[in-house]
Amino acid sequence: MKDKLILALDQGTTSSRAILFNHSGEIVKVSQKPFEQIFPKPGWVEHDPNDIWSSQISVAAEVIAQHGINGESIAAIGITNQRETVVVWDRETSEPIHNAIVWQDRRTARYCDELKDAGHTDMIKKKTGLVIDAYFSATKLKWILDNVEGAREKAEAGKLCFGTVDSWLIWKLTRGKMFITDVSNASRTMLFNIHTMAWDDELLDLFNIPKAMLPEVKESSEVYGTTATTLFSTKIPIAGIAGDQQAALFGQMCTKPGMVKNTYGTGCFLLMNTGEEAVYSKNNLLTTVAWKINGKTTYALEGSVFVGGAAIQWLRDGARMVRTAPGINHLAEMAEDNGGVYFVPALTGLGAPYWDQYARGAMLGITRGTTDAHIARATLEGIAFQVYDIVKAMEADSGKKSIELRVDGGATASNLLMQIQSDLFGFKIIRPQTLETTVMGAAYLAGLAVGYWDSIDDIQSQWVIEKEFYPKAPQEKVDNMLHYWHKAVKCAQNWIEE
Ligand SMILES: Nc1ncnc2c1ncn2[C@@H]1O[C@H](COP(=O)(O)OP(=O)(O)O)[C@@H](O)[C@H]1O
Ligand SMILES: O=P(O)(O)OC[C@H](O)CO
Repeated sequence: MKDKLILALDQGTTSSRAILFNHSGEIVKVSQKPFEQIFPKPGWVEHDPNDIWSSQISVAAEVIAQHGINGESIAAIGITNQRETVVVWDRETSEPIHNAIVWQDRRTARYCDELKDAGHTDMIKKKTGLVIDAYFSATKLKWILDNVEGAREKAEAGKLCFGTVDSWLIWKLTRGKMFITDVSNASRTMLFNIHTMAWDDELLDLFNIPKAMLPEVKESSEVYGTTATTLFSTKIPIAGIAGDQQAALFGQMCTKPGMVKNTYGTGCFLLMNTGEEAVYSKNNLLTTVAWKINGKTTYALEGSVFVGGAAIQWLRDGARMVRTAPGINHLAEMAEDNGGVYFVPALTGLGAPYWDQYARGAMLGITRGTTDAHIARATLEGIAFQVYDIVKAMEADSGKKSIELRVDGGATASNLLMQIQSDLFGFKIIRPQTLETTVMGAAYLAGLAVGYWDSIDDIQSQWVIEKEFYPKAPQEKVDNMLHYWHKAVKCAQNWIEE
């Protein structure tokens, strides 16, 4: 078994990836495919679920073929995914009844206000650990049931399935045999009680969601079943599932209470392992399920930033100031500092700790002397400032000063971003050798379930530091930047009045 490989699938917001890992936790082969982002209206973000599936299955097939192996060489499959995104499909035909509504989508913001006005905030927070925001699945699912003709009747008759992306992929991988999710994904729906660890009837009533359309909730590391024979010409065990941020926490080996990681992907997500205790934040962070393994639930505190690397993508695709994402670094390095420019990348509102659904992007401090280099630098800083605000909220909650941060995700490839981040914090940033910790977490969860790895201790040593970044900027300069950043955030807040 140990000479086999683990196949981990990472269905991210902007691309689908498949990676083969060996027993030493090394990446053997990677295949990645971006897919279309659909923006039907300002503030709306959708994906075609068939695109999600076809990109994911094609990279899985490709990575196996390119490595010159077949399904027999795969010990297990682990799945990790963009969270909260809602897919609803027909149980009989497996056809989606609407595009997937993506976690970044803001269409249900007004309904969320109504929920707050009706006094549901405390009940929802207590049961789910979440704040009321369009980010989570429940209001998006309700929107589909309310807006797709005939959907509610079909859902009530048990003819529709709702799933986060993990459920959708597993449904397709098993040709409709398995309709499941795991606790980490379920905890992001706003329909799941993180204390009873079950779908919650009061929440289902509130959002008017028929129970018949919900998947069975499983642990994060167990053999759930196997892939359909037709896909890889053999049955491969599916043995690990986790939402991508929880998977990254696991992949970073933040397996003990108090350990923290931050992922810089499309968004930025900072998670602290809080062990068996569901800790509640007084500073607008989320309480969430990290994973459940062998009957033991581990919780986390989370700060979610909606636009992280996506700000760089906007600079590339929207503003067309750079041709590639890595190109931002070269451009930003041409400026010594931000030249007084501050960019609040609230392109889809602000997440933690502000939770402002009506904030929008703001660029301030522009003068005749402002160049594209200043804007590039302000973009990197805008990502780092948002993460700074979350670390401060977490410190206020825990009463402890942070001393280091483990990082991962595509945008950590930017040394400049990492240096800016360390300067703002005043402490060290640790970048591990494998930046693919999300997908590594999924591989570990699957490998542990099938006995490919014996225990967490068995894999602990596979986490290796690649580079550390230490603060260099004078405190006075940092304080001044933070002052202007917070002034800029105020301008971006509560912008939309529709
Ligand atoms: N060299 C780089 N410098 C800065 N940002 C980068 C670089 N390479 C990729 N990125 C950013 O990383 C993000 C992709 O990270 P990834 O972890 O793959 O995201 P996701 O899983 O959300 O799709 C993109 O938003 C992109 O802008
Ligand atoms: O696709 P990512 O890596 O940006 O992650 C998205 C998150 O899961 C949203 O909560």
